[in-house]
Amino acid sequence: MANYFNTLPLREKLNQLGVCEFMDSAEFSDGVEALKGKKLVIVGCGAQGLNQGLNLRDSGLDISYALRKEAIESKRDSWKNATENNFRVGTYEELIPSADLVVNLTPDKQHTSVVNAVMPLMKQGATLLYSHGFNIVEEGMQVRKDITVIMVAPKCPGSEVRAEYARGFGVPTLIAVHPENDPEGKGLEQAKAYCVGTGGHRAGVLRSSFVAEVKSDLMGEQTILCGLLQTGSILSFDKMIEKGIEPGYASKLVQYGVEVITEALKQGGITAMMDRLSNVAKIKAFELSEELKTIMRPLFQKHQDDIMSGEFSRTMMEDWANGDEKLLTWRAATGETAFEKTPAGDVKIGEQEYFDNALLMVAFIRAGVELAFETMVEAGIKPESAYYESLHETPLIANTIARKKLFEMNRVISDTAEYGCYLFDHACKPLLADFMARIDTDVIGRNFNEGKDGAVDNRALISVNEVIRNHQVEQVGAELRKAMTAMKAIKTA
Ligand SMILES: NC(=O)C1=CN([C@@H]2O[C@H](COP(=O)(O)OP(=O)(O)OC[C@H]3O[C@@H](n4cnc5c(N)ncnc54)[C@H](OP(=O)(O)O)[C@@H]3O)[C@@H](O)[C@H]2O)C=CC1
Ligand SMILES: CC[C@](O)(C(C)=O)C(=O)O
Ligand SMILES: [Mg+2]
Ligand SMILES: [Mg+2]
Repeated sequence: MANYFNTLPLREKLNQLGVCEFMDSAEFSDGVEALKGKKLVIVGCGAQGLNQGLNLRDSGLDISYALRKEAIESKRDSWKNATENNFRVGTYEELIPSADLVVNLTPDKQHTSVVNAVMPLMKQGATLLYSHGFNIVEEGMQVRKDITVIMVAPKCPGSEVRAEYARGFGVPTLIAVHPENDPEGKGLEQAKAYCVGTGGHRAGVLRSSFVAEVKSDLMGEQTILCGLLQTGSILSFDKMIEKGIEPGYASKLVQYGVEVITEALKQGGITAMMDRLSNVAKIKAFELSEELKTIMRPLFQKHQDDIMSGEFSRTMMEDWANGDEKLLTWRAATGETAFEKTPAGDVKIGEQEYFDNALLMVAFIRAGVELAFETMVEAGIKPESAYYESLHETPLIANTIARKKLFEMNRVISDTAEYGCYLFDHACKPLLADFMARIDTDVIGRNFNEGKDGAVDNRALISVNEVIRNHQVEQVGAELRKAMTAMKAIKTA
């Protein structure tokens, strides 16, 4: 199998990368009709599998789980997830032949073997669904020509797919039909219905392509969503400890700070997040984030270049072949960091204090969101897709950190995202060494406003506000958020 994207002529590469159409809510007026009464069989019951299945069942669809024989026999977590939630569970042989829609929600590195195992069992004219296009785009999986291949990719961790649905909202979702596999022309209607079943249509749906989803998803997860949240959290915590801030306070400020700060981002973009700061603090956070953008831009560009060329997937697949050696080493190291091992203290931190005492984290988040967005758009990814993949998803990942720190984030995200996150983190920390050497507790750990009279130069403030508000991520975000009328505020720590 060859990298599908790399086999395409340039014209077709650009064509597929540019597929991005915001779908009007009227396009979902048929609800789940196209899948009503059909048998949906989900392969795998992990982060996405369980949570998508719960939403789909609550939306009135017929869901069961096909698991590996050994998972059933040894009652593994996947079996427990499914049976404790009263789903029907069976082997591939028992469930796949009668499935109208087979949903592949196993880890990306297993996709080739899973698809090769289920494909011969699938009935003529059935549909195969993915939530990430890696197998099709980066590995060039060839699917039987009578099978329809679609993608419904929630831009969010599985846990939040469920949590947002339970709040009466949903998560932005990319849907696509693989151009090589739509023999009956039914792919789009089925993808739309599935998306309604997961609640995605309430938050915003882009009609995308497998290619556009993969090249944007990998970039978001490696940089702002996971990589930079990991790097920024660890560096912020370590700096506070180095400077004598009480460890329990430092731990809590970072663990819950990412959630509180990014909640403002989700509701009103970078503007709302920066507006939570006093004028004097906003100017300082702006200066820090500009400096961070200059330092980190080449790294963001390298990640995007390697994703586009296939170099990233080639090297990650080498690690798969090597028993996940790098992934497992990095995973173990994250479990041992001082941040991970220091419990959040029993101290009260007021909502505003998370902003005033953590300017550095605000700066990391502005820099990371804008850089990820800018780099994706420069590479040909459409702004709407880049917005979902940078700004909107950051708070949803932050929710996982608030639950149980970075270990939880890395547990909940896909193995593919986890690998990219560590790759970024290991390259980014050395780049930021000089910058961090100049950082003190006025911007992380203590209230930046303390001892200042709040005076600012009006012209400086006006120009900072203009730069923030006129960024393309703000303009696109303001439009996309108009469709998010059902968005609910999250009660933060
Ligand atoms: N994690 C996330 O939040 C997101 C994931 N995605 C995509 O969703 C898909 C699923 O990812 P995710 O939910 O993280 O996966 P998980 O790692 O959570 O899923 C593991 C599930 O797959 C099963 N599984 C593992 N290995 C195999 C195998 N060789 N054969 C059959 N089943 C296997 C496991 O069952 P058992 O080992 O017990 O047999 C378990 O049920 C991926 O394509 C990912 O990119 C998209 C958006 C976000
Ligand atoms: C951010 C990582 C992700 O792409 C996701 C949760 O959307 C993943 O692969 O887990
Ligand atoms: Mg994603
Ligand atoms: Mg991903």
